[in-house]
Amino acid sequence: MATTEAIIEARGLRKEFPGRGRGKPPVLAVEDLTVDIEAGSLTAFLGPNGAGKSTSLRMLTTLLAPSAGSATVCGYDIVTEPAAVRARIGYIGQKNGASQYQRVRDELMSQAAIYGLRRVEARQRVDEAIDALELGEVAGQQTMKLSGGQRRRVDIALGLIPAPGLLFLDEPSTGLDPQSRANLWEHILNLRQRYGMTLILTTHYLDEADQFAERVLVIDHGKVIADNTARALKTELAGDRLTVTVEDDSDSTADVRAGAAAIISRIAAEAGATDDSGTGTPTADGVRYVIAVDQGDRVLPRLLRELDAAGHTVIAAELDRPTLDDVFLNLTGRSLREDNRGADDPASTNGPASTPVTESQMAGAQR
Ligand SMILES: Nc1ncnc2c1ncn2[C@@H]1O[C@H](COP(=O)(O)OP(=O)(O)OP(=O)(O)O)[C@@H](O)[C@H]1O
Repeated sequence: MATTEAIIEARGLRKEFPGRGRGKPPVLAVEDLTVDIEAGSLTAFLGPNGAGKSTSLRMLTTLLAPSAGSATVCGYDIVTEPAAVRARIGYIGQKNGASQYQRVRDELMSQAAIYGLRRVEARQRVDEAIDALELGEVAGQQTMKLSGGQRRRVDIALGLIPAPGLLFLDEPSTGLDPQSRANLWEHILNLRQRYGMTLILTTHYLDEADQFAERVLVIDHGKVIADNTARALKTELAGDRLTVTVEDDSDSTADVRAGAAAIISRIAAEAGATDDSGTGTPTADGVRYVIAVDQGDRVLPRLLRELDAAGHTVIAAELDRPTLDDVFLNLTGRSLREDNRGADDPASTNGPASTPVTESQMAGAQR
């Protein structure tokens, strides 16, 4: 998806890790990341565990040197100009690097010091971050005493201290309960509105990508297998599903079936359905037909009208909108839900706390 104002331009980024253990084959974590990301957008990298999402982010943030390919971030090359990239981005990783004992405000002030901010400016940024993430009530508490959701908000506040125009969040909500996730998302969206930031995040939660991201990159086995808005992905790769049950109210069941089937088949074909829409399945009180079409909300009323006009009684009608899981299923033959089963450790409802990576940490992490 080419854009005119790309803040990220990646071409053929690839990362291969040596096998873990003797005789183990190398792991191709990212095969080919080729993508342009528009300034000011909110993009989600969606994929199962091990798909290569974190590795992609870590290359773009200069934490990992790519095995091949190239990318510019904020106009700077990730390999030859990593310091210029780091100076313009924030990164909230999955691993915890924050002090558990520091109080929230002190932690944020330390972060400001790391970035070389003068005291007055530091205080101003810290106050703003506390305000943006609604951390006022816990600003005097030690990080270790906070809930998982609060801690994650502190992580994001830490990421805001250098006032980056581009913020990377690696699985910001993993492990949080649904309410904390919703609350965290409110804050993420608020940040975007407030600062006009570009946000790139990874998630394996389908609903999050669906609801909040403007653009979803579906990643599987190190490759981007789909890239569009959630709505377009669902329309193009899954389609709506209409289920209509027609009453079997005639002695001549075959006639009724044939008449209704013909109408349904014709409307389905006109609406662009390609499956075998004319085959009905007998139920206890009628015959059920299922068709997959685009814009099911528009097709359904017409279907009902025509069936009614032809003397058929419709007992039930349902419109099922596809989910991103249907998209993933259509693309891979697997369910993302199944792939992620057990991924969230219920024992760690606090989630993996993390902290933005400082320059020295980044330098140390480069491989
Ligand atoms: N340092 C490493 N050494 C060897 N293999 C690695 C390393 N880091 C990641 N991998 C492997 O690369 C693949 C991609 O991992 P990555 O962490 O990028 O996936 P992910 O999509 O972010 O998954 P998750 O949702 O679990 O974080 C996996 O097979 C993983 O085991």
